[in-house]
Amino acid sequence: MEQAFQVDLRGVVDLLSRHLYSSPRVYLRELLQNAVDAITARGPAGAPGTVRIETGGGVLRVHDDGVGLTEEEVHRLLATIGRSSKRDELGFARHDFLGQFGIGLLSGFLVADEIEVVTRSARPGGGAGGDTGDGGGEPPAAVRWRGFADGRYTVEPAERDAPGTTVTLRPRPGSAELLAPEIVQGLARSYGSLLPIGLTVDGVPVTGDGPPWRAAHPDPARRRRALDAYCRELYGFEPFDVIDLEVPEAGLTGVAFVLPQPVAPTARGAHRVYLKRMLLAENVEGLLPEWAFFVRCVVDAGELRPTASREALYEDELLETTRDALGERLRQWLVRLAETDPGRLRGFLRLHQLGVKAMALHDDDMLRIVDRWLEFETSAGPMTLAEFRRRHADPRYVTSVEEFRRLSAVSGAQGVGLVNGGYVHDTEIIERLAGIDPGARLRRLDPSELTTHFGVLDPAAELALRPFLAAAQRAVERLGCEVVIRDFDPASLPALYLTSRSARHQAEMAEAREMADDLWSDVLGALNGAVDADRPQLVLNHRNPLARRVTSLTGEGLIELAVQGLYGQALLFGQHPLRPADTAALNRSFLGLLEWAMHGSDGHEPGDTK
Ligand SMILES: Nc1ncnc2c1ncn2[C@@H]1O[C@H](COP(=O)(O)OP(=O)(O)OP(=O)(O)O)[C@@H](O)[C@H]1O
Repeated sequence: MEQAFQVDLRGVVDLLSRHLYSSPRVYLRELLQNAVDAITARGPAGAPGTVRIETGGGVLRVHDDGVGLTEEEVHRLLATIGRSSKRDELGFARHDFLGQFGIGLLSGFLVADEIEVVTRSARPGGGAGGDTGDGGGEPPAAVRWRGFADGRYTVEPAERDAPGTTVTLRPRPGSAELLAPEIVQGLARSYGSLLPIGLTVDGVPVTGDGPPWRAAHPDPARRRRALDAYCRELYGFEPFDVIDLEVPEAGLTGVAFVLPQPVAPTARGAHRVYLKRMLLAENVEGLLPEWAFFVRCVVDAGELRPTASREALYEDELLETTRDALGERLRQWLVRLAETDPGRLRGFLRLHQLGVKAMALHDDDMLRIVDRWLEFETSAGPMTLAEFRRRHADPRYVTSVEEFRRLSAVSGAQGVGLVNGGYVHDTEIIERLAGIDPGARLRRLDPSELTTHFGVLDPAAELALRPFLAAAQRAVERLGCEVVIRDFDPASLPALYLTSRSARHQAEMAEAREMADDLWSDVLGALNGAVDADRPQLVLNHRNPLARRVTSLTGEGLIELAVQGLYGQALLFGQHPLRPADTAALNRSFLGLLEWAMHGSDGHEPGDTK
């Protein structure tokens, strides 16, 4: 035996209010939307197309001069949950309508226990599908439908002359304020101010000239001023620029306002979206590609679909193509700006460079813009990469800010141009450059190669320093580094600690081996053998007075203390991590020198020739 489902309306309403809609305020949106759809269904030949909302007397009434319903339709459409006249025979949402799910009217139960609909069909023959239009015969009689939150409904004859519908809500105790005049005014304005119909609340017009970006203006400057004012009113900022948006497949038009202040790239871009001129929501996500965080948009789309809650866009293929098209539009705007107004482009980049860099990771045009216009930190000061390549024959980059700080002065002084690739995206951008232009290749700096640019001492000086060098080497032997003496700028730097990349790798391996268990320790040990055994270097600068003074010491003990002091200083200056052995050496050096100063033979070292 076949049975029909029974529906407990209270359960459904509870579901809607708790899980579908974010707020009971949506009741007004749903009523407004039904009224607009009814006007659309009646067509332009019908009445003027007006919706009047009335508050007062403790009730809310929404009057429309739309298509209305016959008694049969009332039973079929109003009293059947999930049934909608706005779908075609195959169940697809009909293009012209805002509604489609057949549940919107139920949202009235979020604020009222009873919904009353008095309606008279505009179609003489009746039938929502029977497109007989107005005129030609008497319209069917008016009916009153009353639906109750407990699931009952009644239908009876009613008095009404003109075709159309009036929906009445009597707030349930506790919901009265949601139906108060000022709230209703605000909601109607927010949802409906761009609608292409005449909408009034208590006689006050809500709709005006439609979307501001489509309004006619005598010239572009005045249009821009009007849109700036619109942006201030909506978002409270003066836009850096206004970009017109259009995606015909999605029936989309609108504007993107470029933010005048930087925003975190992680901030979710939220946009004001209208569907068929009715507000979907003020903070719709997913309309633009993620990188486009530097704009706030207002758009109206005829073809994009809402989710059932009607507070977000339904993620489908059309939304995806729309997102791509909007991204492309923003990209073109930037490329054009670069071509026509470099000064403004620079201003834009100063604000939103993180977003632009993120774009450059995937987009060659953006990469070229970054190369040409965005300043990077370099050993010759802030400069674009293109400019930097012009000035330096074989420029290098490093991948961390610390490394840059450590090496830029030394490297720059040797004529080896260095770019800081340590900030977000910078290394990837630098490495991607060669992909679009082989001439734009930058090599990664291996710090150990810097010594090849340092000046060597003349053979006589070198020979004279041999005993010192041997003692100095003994002083840092246990710390695992090699001492060399070179002549380099900046002269203010007494000593430089340089680790080649392989030396750094080796140090990390050694540390890992100490921490690892036996098996791993063996594996790591075997790997380690495969790596070049070049050690970090402590390069003493012969141009520096302190270093020079130290190289002139002769006593083994004093040399040890002084060289370990220079070693510690070089580590600290280069912001290298200090191992316990390094800290110990530094302390020992201080203490030893102190001892020497207090108790050493009259402040002179035996054999000190100076
Ligand atoms: N003001 C109105 N004038 C004429 N018909 C209406 C009116 N309000 C509702 N209806 C009819 O009742 C049906 C159900 O309305 P309801 O709001 O529940 O769903 P819907 O608008 O079809 O879809 P959605 O759930 O997406 O809003 C509509 O399809 C429409 O045929």
